[in-house]
Amino acid sequence: MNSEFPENIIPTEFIEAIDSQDFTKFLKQIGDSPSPLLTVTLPIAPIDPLAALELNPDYEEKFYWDHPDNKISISAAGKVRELKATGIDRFEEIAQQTAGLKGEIDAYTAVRHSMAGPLFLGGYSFDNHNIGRVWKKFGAARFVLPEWMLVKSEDLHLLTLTIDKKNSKPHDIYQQIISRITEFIHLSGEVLSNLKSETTDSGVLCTLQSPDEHQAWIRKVELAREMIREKRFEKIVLARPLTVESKSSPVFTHITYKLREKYPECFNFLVQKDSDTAFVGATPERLASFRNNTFRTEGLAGSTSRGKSALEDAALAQKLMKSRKDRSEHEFVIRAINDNLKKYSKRINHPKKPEIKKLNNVQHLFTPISASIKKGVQIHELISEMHPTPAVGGFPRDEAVSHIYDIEQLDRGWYAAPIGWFNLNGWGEFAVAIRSALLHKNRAVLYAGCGIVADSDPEKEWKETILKFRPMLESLSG
Ligand SMILES: C=C(O[C@@H]1C=C(C(=O)O)C=C[C@H]1O)C(=O)O
Repeated sequence: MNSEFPENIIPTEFIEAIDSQDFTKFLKQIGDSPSPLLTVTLPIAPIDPLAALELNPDYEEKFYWDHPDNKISISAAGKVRELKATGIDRFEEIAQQTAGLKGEIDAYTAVRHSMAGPLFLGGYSFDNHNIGRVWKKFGAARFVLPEWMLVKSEDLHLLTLTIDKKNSKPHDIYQQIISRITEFIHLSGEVLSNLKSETTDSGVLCTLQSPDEHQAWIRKVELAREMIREKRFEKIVLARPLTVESKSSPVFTHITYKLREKYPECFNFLVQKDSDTAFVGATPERLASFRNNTFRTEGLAGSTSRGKSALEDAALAQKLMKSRKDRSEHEFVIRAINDNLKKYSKRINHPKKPEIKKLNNVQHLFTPISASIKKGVQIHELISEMHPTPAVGGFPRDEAVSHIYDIEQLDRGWYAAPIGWFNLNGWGEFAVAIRSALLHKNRAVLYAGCGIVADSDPEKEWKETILKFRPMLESLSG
């Protein structure tokens, strides 16, 4: 006898949405509209969006995003359209391409919710151009309108399907919608048959680092300090890569799962470009959240380790709070963000003193910032103004950033750059893609950096990068 508790075959959320008169009317009118694209958003039975991605392993393009503390997660796969741009105007170009697409999409949504409807998922590169070999596939700006997307926002679960009508007959489009919806109706029923997951152990990690890496870093930090003494700039952020190899290729979604479990206070992201290549990370740094003219960002700069006891941890936090060097590193970020937002907002709100943000591996000085933005502004405009903040670039921005490559000799690609999603209204959310790695088959390039000011100690900064590599190293190793 089957001892399992019986469940409804079709979740009630679906039945109501599919049976509604509005949806029937929308389907009947498919043939009347000249728009080449169609999106349908329906509520679905609860399923972890990351699990849904794992139940659909065959897609080349995949995207995952979450902020468990903010109770939001998004998974998506497939590509119906992509937006690409390069150069200094790439933010504006992406906004323009989106405006162009807006008129090409017929969107149906069964629920009124800010996360309902199509989203574009992707990111920008750190530099204006991104032509480096390893990062070439990602481009200088690239966003995908996926075939399907699951959004979990608090207790609401939404499915958005996008269909390219491609001159198909209305009946064929209708069939396509119904068969895709049916696939997702059965998705949560498939979860149980995956009780025993395949092993995620991709073998012991081996580090490919040249023996003079440490010395080279010390020299680079000393050079940066010299330039600061010469008053070329006041702060610069230097990063370094760490390449590791495992025996076999890891499953990208398993890495994301491990990051999410350990760093729920972070934005966990996965941008899989093809079955061999992905960019993953767990970043604590919000660049921009924008909805209804309300803008949220933050200053995150100034770091120390976590303690081995509660008392040591508190002492480290106090020392960080009192550190003149760390407070000045932080202050540059707050000053620049205030300056950058001035033309968009009359009121920029933030506490006078930073707080402490504690992560599993490090603690940071942190200042939450909010602003109400004047009408007609889109998220791309705001992030083009903000990126790179002195948390990942330097201060003054242009003077510092123009020296980063000369000193680092590193193709940053999408590291430390805006990553996230946006909708057709120009609302969205972007994080700064730090604590991240570019994965290709069994090789991973990890990135970590730190802010250098006049009195930075090169040895301490080296140790800070080691702490910052930890989330990615741990999630990659077995
Ligand atoms: C550049 C990184 O982190 C940034 C630099 C920090 C610092 O210098 O204290 C702190 C947080 C981030 O803004 C990184 O993690 O790679």
